[in-house]
Amino acid sequence: MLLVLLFYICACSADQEYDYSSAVDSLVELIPLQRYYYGNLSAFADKMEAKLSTIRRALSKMRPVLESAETQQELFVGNPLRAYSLLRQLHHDWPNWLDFVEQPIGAVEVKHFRSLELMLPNQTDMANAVIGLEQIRDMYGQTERDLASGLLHGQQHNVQLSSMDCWSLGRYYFHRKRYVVATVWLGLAADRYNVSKEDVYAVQGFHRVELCQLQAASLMRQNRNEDALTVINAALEILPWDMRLQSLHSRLQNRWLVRPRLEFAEEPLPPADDVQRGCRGQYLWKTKLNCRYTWTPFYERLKMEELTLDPYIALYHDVVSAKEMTMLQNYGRMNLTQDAQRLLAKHCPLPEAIPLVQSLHTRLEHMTGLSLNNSEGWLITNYGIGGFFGLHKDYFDEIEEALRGDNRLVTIQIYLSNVSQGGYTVFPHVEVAVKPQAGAALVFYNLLDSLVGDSRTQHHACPVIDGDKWIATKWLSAKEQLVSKSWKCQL
Ligand SMILES: O=C(O)CCC(=O)C(=O)O
Ligand SMILES: [Fe+2]
Repeated sequence: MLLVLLFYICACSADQEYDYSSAVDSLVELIPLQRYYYGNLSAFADKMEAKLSTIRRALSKMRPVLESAETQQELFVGNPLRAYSLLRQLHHDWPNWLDFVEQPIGAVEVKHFRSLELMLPNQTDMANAVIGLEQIRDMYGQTERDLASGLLHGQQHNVQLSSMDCWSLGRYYFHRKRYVVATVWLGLAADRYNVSKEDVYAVQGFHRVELCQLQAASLMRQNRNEDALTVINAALEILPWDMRLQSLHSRLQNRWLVRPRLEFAEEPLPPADDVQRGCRGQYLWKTKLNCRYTWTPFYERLKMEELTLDPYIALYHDVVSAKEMTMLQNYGRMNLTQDAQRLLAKHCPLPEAIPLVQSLHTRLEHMTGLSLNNSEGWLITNYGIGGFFGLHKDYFDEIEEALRGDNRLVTIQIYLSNVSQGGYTVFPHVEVAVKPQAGAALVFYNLLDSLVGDSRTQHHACPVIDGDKWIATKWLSAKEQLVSKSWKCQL
């Protein structure tokens, strides 16, 4: 098992930059790493246990002999057999035991741990994960306490952040001088602190005294000296002799004399803006629009939902089959790279020559009545923790259009997966929110009749709360439609 994993790991080049947080597809790679970490640590523990059990068995044999020797010393060594055995043990066994205890335990496991260090998530992964959590917190109006207790946008998830997770978030914000949020996370770390786990915490460099010190420091930076003193007093009750706490206590008392307490009140959450309302599913239902079936040569029956008529936004259901979605995702899996525009997403272009793409083109041309020729290639995207795409337009403004000699008349965005929670595509100016539905194609017109960009089509991809969001996107050429006029009935 270990060999297989080592092979898998060595197959990746040593200087490769790992980037896990920005796509669920990359986060999956952490699971074999965690499995290896577990296996290696337990192999180490087995060896330690085996060594311990050898020592304990030897000790249990030695103890009764030593006890009888202690009580009747002359009588004991007066017996030649006992005397011989005693001589032998001290002459021969002692140095052998010394060798045995000096032998390092689990040298192989230690080597394995080291060999994987290059593959571990780095600071950027941690920072991106924090950005993802912040996106979820702000977009869905959560508090840090909600996140810590697994309550995400009204849904209780079967997961909690541990004291160490909260401590790590608290330290992250403290070092970035964001003391208000640091204080909240450190407070949560203190609430979740479990004394019975202190030995494990210590391995991770997590100590109660340091937690209290950081909590106090973070409060002091906000001039909340009285609260800092309360934290330190509580800590001193548990650890009265700790010098660091004592010195902080006296510093705080002096500081308290010179700086009066500022009133502190937690800021209420700001009211939701238009994007946030969309992501939270709070737009009003549009009563005049409907869902209808259309017929095309390719589909017997195609379910089409109009989302707004002006600008025109429609959702076609079941355009791509489950098998095709898997094929497209698998292609993406092998080729995803970091997305320059989206921090928490990876993407890759899809070659037009693939038969599946050709068949998709015919289908979409029948479906939309538009030509897919001469348009930009397909792009497959996979989002990561809290993966989102800020408010943007798909069309080019005047200067960009002049440079490119074309514009993007229509966007076709196919959802290649369902998303358990979050990840809507929202158009805040026209209050349209689209929940990702595997196989459905979102089609919207980016340009006005004058062929100028329609700013009402600006859209935002909401942070994914839970699940794996995959999409395939294509932008159709405006020039091509004018030339081919394919949407006109050719009578
Ligand atoms: O992920 C989404 O829902 C929207 C993506 C998008 O707007 C884009 O790729 O241009
Ligand atoms: Fe877009």
